[in-house]
Formats: sequence, C-alpha cells, structure tokens
Amino acid sequence: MEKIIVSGGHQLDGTVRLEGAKNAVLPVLAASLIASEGESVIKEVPVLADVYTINEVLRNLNADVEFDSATKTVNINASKQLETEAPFEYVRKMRASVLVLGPLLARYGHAKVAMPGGCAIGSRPIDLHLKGFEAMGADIHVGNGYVEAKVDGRLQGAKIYLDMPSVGATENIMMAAALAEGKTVIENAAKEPEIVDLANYLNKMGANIVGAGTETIRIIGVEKLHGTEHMIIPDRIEAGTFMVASAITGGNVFIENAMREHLRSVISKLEEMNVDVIDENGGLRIIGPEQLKSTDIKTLPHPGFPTDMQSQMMSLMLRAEGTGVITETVFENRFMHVEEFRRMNANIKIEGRSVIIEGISELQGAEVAATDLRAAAALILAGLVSDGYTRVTELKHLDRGYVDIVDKLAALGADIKRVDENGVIVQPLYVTTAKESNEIAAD
Ligand SMILES: CC(=O)N[C@H]1[C@@H](OP(=O)(O)OP(=O)(O)OC[C@H]2O[C@@H](n3ccc(=O)[nH]c3=O)[C@H](O)[C@@H]2O)O[C@H](CO)[C@@H](O)[C@@H]1O
Ligand SMILES: C=C(OP(=O)(O)O)C(=O)O
Repeated sequence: MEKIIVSGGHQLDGTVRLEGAKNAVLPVLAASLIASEGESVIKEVPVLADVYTINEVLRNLNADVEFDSATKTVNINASKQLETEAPFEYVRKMRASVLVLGPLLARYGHAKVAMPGGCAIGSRPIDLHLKGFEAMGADIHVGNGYVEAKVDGRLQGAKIYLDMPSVGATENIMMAAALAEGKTVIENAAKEPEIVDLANYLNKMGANIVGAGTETIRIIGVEKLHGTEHMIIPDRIEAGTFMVASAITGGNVFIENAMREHLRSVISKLEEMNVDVIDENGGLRIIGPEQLKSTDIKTLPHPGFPTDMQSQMMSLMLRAEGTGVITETVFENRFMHVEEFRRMNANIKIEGRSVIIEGISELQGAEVAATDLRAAAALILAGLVSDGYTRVTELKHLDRGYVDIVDKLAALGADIKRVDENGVIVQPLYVTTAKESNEIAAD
C-alpha cells in the first residue's frame, strides 16, 4: 500500500503554480459531447486521475479524445455518431460522470447513465438534475441501477427553480438547455466560478447563455454547437490548500495564478486568523503569522465558504489559539477526517453538523487514512506541523484531485515523500502505468 510520509517542522518558502481546476475541466470535457461539428482543444487540463476517468467515459461513448499530459491539452472530437449509455464502472469511479446526461439527452434525445449512489461525504442524490430535464419535456426512468432520460424531438426550454443551488444540476441543465428549443431560465442557480467557465466554453461553442455566476441563468437554445478552444480556470481549491500550507507553517509562499475574486471567503477567514494575503503581479502571496488566531466557519454555496476547503481549514484551526467552530451545511457527512485528526492528538469534537476545535493542539505524527479527496490534503497539511512522522494512506482519493502535491510541497521545503510498501519512492499510479487505463481505484 502506498503512503505519503511527512515529517513536520519545516517552514514553506517559494513559489507554486496552480493547475487548471478539476471541477471546471470535468464539466467542460463532458460538454464537448454536444459539439456535432469540429474539434475542441482544451488547455491547462490538470493531469489527474479524474481527467483520465472522464476521458475514458467519453471514448467509451465513441468520442475521439487525445490527452497530451506534457502540454496539458485535450483534443476532443465528438462529431461522429455517439453512444448514449455510460456504464457503472465509470460512474463508480467518479460521480461527475453524470454530467454526460445533459449533453447526450440534448443532442440525441436519449441518455442512460448508471446512478451514482452515495459516497464518503454524503448521499449526493441527482433529483434536481432530473427535475430539470423533466421540466424540459424528458421522460425519466430510474431502475436497475440506471437513470434513463428520453425525449421525442428536441428538449423544450423551461423555467426551472432549483431547490438548492446545486453545482452539478446547474451544469447539467445548462448544457441540456444550450440545444433545447426556446428559452430556459434557471433560478437559484449555483454561482461557482466553474459554472462561469462552463458557460464561457459553451458560448464559444455557439451557445447563447447569459447570467452565469448570478442566481439567474438565461439560455436561448440553438440548433447545433461546434468545437472550440478553451483554457481552464486555475484551481481555487488547490490554491486554498497551498494557502493553508503556507499559513500553517508560518511560511511565505507565492501562489502563481491564484485569483482573489474566486477566493474571497477563504481569504477573509485566513485574514481573521492573522494570515497575510498580499496581491502581487500574477498571483497571491501568503505569509503565515507567528501565532494563528481561531475563527468560526460555515460552509455554504459560492460565494460562501467552500465545503471543499473545510477539512484543510480544520487543520489550520488545530494550530490556532482559542476555540473555533466549523459548521458543514453543504454535505451531511463530511467530517470523517475528524477521527483521523484525533489520532494525531487533535483536541477536537463533533457536535451535530459542527466541529469544535480547541487550540492549540500539539499534533503528533501518526498513521492516518484519507477518507476523501480533501481530507487527504488536510492530513498532509496537519503532518507539516506535527511532531515526528505522519503516514497518510488511501491515496486514491488524493490522486483524483491534486497534481504532484508531494513534489510541489517538497519544492517549497517540506520533508515529504510518497513510497510503496517497500519504502521505495514512487509517483502516483496514474502518472506511471495506469495512465489511459481503467486501473484507477474507485472513490
Ligand atoms: C465535480 C464537481 O464540481 N464537484 C463539486 C460539486 O459537486 P456536486 O455538483 O455533486 O455538488 P452539488 O452542488 O450538486 O451538491 C450540493 C448539495 O446539494 C445536494 N443535491 C445536489 C443535487 C441534487 O440533485 N440533489 C441534491 O440534494 C447534494 O447532496 C449536496 O448536499 O459541488 C460541490 C459543492 O460545492 C463540491 O463539493 C464538489 O467538489
Ligand atoms: C467533493 C469533491 O469532488 P467530487 O464532486 O468530484 O467528489 C471535491 O473536489 O472535493
């Protein structure tokens, strides 16, 4: 079993460059299925297990997909006749596979995808995606572990109010509406930067979408879309993770490409904790204080504090003076990392949907297991300031969403390595043998 071994006590210093955002590239690649003409060229694609998985999904649907990991570019041509069924083996690995539903349904009037089911952070239903398709005239059938959507002719534009601003539902409905007949209005839409990136991509493909990034998105359907060129936005969650890495070690790290406007809620909490966040040409510099001060955090849809930064901020609060409370409102079960932190001597307890953190915890290195993607990062961050060696296992989660995090932290001065069961230094599986195969483990 592979592990990441971190030895605490090193201040980080230097520059790190962000990758393209995982949560932007997955819907953009799925959206490429709508183009019945031409090729799309997607740039700044992060070399991640999830990207290999979605590429396999797209190939399985008969799209031509080439990923050049050296130039971080995907060329995708979906102009051939596509299949309209995505099997369980892909959805099991990555829930974002359900994002092919909207594009296929809009283009072919049919899509069948395995139901994603729950995962470590919550039950994660897709009812809002399906209600949106139904409002546009689709018949939905759920059975035998699959969801099947059908429509005779084109989808019809509709007014759709989302009970909650779901990121995936907004994306799926926006993609479907791009080819629907007439006007669709999505109210209470998600406002994440990744929604804006997807809308920009679709508009370059010939769609007519306004209002992405606000709570009301208006889409006038067009008859067809074509391939285009697009550059993925920088990963704001990777940015936040390196911000915490600098802050927790009292470091001084310049994060190239970090965009303040995507990170306002995270920056505001870091500043409350005495961390300096300085605008510099092309990015943000993060300077950790002598002593962190605790704060309270509640996760919310954008522009509120992102749930994908909750566990990393928990690491930081463990090292802050005073009592802090983190409340998770987006996912019902995203505190699995708390037990792992306790193994590291953290003074922390769960009360309902909140976690109470009594600082300052004198963290001790321990063997800990990543319970989800961001928990993996959070345990590494805690390891940076723990006494002795922290060994993080279950790295399949980490590999879904962080490119070269070990090498990047090492370059900033951390004592960190990834080893196999014999203690030999290794690269993540997807960088070596698994590349374009199905060997990447399920979430
Ligand atoms: C690939 C991707 O972009 N993943 C992100 C996306 O996930 P994802 O798109 O799955 O997250 P959603 O915004 O849809 O989910 C938010 C909440 O809404 C609920 N819900 C969602 C859809 C639905 O039909 N019914 C329903 O009840 C979910 O269970 C969850 O409690 O946004 C999340 C919230 O910012 C992030 O944590 C994920 O990293
Ligand atoms: C929860 C996450 O991703 P996904 O929706 O792909 O599981 C995440 O990026 O933290």
